[in-house]
Amino acid sequence: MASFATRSASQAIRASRRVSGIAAKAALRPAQTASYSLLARAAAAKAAQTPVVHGVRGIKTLDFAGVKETVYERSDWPLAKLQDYFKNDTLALIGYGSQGHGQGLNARDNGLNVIVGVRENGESWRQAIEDGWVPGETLFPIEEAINKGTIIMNLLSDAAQSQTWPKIAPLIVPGKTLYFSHGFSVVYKEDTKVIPPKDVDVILVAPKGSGRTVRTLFKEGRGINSSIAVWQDVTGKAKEKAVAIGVAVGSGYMYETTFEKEVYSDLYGERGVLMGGIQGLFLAQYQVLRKNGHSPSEAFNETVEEATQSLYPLIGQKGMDYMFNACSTTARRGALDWAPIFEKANVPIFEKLYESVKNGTETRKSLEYNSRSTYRQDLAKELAEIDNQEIWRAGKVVRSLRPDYKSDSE
Ligand SMILES: NC(=O)C1=CN([C@@H]2O[C@H](COP(=O)(O)OP(=O)(O)OC[C@H]3O[C@@H](n4cnc5c(N)ncnc54)[C@H](OP(=O)(O)O)[C@@H]3O)[C@@H](O)[C@H]2O)C=CC1
Ligand SMILES: CC[C@](O)(C(C)=O)C(=O)O
Ligand SMILES: [Mg+2]
Ligand SMILES: [Mg+2]
Repeated sequence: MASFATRSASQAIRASRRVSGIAAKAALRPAQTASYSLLARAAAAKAAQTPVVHGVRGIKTLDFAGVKETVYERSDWPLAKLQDYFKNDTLALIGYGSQGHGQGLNARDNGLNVIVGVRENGESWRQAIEDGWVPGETLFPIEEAINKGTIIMNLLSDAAQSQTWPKIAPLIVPGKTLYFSHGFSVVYKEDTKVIPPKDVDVILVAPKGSGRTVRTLFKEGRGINSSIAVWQDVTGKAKEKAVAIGVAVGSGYMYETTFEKEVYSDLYGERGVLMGGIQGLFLAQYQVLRKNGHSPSEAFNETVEEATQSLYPLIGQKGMDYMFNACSTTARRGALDWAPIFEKANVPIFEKLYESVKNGTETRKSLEYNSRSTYRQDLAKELAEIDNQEIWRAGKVVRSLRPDYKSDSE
């Protein structure tokens, strides 16, 4: 079966041929109506922005809006090849949070030799047993799992990676590979003190999504997008290994990055549009609606429900212009006028945020906060405060009115 990128690339090539035909015809017939040539110009401009495949199967260089990047796909790693590649390896997943769960179960379902290492009798230990990991067989205390593993996948919380490093470091001996899903620990080494031994490969696969989605997409036969990076290549095979593990844990395609770029973009994105920014923007819009006398139901529908249930999925499917085109001309006119105003107002905030990530302020806050013994309860308390905001209380009622709502789904 043709892979997603191959299919979309050939569609892009077909579209670009179709468009060149339209553009050529338009050039030959200057007397055509203005609207026809406008259409042709728009189509030609769109084709110029569409990715085109160069290179051979296995490694693909795609043109992302004018910048060429190499990508790696799952379709180049059939299961038999993957299993053969790792036949002498034991993947030791250290930590069983959201990523440990998703990556571990996917690699196990892919037929690889996977074990889990977590604190004995903690919350993760309990969760791992629930997911079918067996104490003494596939579930071990952290140090024991590291000793048994060849690929040590450090999926403890970022703060815990730093706290546990003095105990873990001596166990990362030659022949093992050290793996992360974030650049955090090694990039901010002045703060975390995580300095990998010089004689092992150090690699990264960072799924661009929650560990829960890493699992659900895999089960649906789809795949999460991930980035890969190499910090240290002792064997000359580090990148290949990163790609193979990326496939093993459920990635659909992977793009290349560095540890620095991964951690900067990740900390920035989650504080920005992915989480912090969107909560702030939703809340701001909701508050002004409420101040102007709109009901909670109306304010929530106009802010969150319509966004998540109707418009954002359209952006996900076919891009922003597709979503705009699916809305009224009235909406299109207004949104086109206001988008640059929001952009201008937000750029300084994003500049400030990027700087706060780059200079380590965000890292130090995170380490300080998440190293406290009460970090779980403290986070839970703040999240309960969000849950208790009027907007999200109204949201519960709105969701309960969805025809497909099931009472146990909240
Ligand atoms: N969450 C996500 O979807 C994503 C996460 N990542 C990265 O993946 C890595 C793992 O993140 P995530 O899965 O969210 O895990 P969490 O941040 O939720 O960490 C959970 C794990 O850390 C363990 N842990 C916490 N404190 C300690 C400690 N002091 N000693 C020993 N173990 C401890 C917990 O064990 P216990 O239950 O025993 O406390 C648990 O197994 C991080 O580097 C993160 O940045 C990357 C992409 C997305
Ligand atoms: C957006 C949050 C995230 O970076 C992620 C799911 O990718 C995280 O750290 O959990
Ligand atoms: Mg993150
Ligand atoms: Mg992320």
